[in-house]
Amino acid sequence: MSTTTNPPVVELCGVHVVFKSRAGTLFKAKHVHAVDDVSVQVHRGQTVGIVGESGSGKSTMAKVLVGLQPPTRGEVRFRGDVVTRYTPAVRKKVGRVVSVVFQDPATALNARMTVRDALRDPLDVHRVGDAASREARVRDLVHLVGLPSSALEAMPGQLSGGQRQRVAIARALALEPDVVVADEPTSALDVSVRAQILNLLADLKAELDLGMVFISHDIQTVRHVSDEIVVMRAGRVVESGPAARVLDDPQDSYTRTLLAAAPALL
Ligand SMILES: Nc1ncnc2c1ncn2[C@@H]1O[C@H](COP(=O)(O)OP(=O)(O)OP(=O)(O)O)[C@@H](O)[C@H]1O
Repeated sequence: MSTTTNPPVVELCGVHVVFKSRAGTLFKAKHVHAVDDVSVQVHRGQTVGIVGESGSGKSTMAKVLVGLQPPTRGEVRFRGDVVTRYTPAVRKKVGRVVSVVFQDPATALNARMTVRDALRDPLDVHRVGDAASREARVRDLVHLVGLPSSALEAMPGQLSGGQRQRVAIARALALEPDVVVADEPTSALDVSVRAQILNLLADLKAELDLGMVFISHDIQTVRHVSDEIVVMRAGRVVESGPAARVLDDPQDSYTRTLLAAAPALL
């Protein structure tokens, strides 16, 4: 098992992301400071929970963590190397190290691809092994996420939301990343399957010694899976630290408000 003495797989150092405001609203500021001076480290074998209300910058931070969004200011390091150019080649390289699971598997998966093709696609793009080893890897992946081999022939539309999210998770694991960033991975699912997907992510993290970033607007969801918690508000980190400390002894009034407002446990 890795420890936090190893260098981080991905690290944000004083990252800012500023967008031009989206057109359409009167009296709005010209710019949105979506991420405002955020520093965070993600190691193998560790889950960082990022929690905050809608618009607090969580998804923008997720995009920075997976190399999809260049920072306006600050540094992003993957395995210690600072990323200075966000070219397609760099993104492809980063994609092998850090992968992402989005909120809605219905839009994350191509509706016209079978599960087999969806899982084989990243292996083809990255030219991993030969045809036989790719097929073997695809079979391993589908079992790893608790689906039967028969699911390989299915189209996404024939699966339940929970099964589709399992496929999206399997696809995220195809290239054996060091870190998986899960952006609200249970929010689009029926309440009845949310706990199953949370447990699956926790099991995979332990089995594969993955680093995980778990993003949610719901602090009660984050508490179940996180070793460290980062609380965000309006692009800023208001509080961070070991999950037990942040939850049992919150130092910031905003964290206390989130805890007080949180719905019942899953
Ligand atoms: N591409 C963009 N262009 C302009 N503004 C953007 C863009 N992406 C995000 N924003 C703005 O940046 C802020 C942070 O958005 P972000 O989606 O990161 O927050 P979030 O915490 O993930 O919220 P949600 O849970 O609603 O997705 C918001 O004010 C949003 O409107």
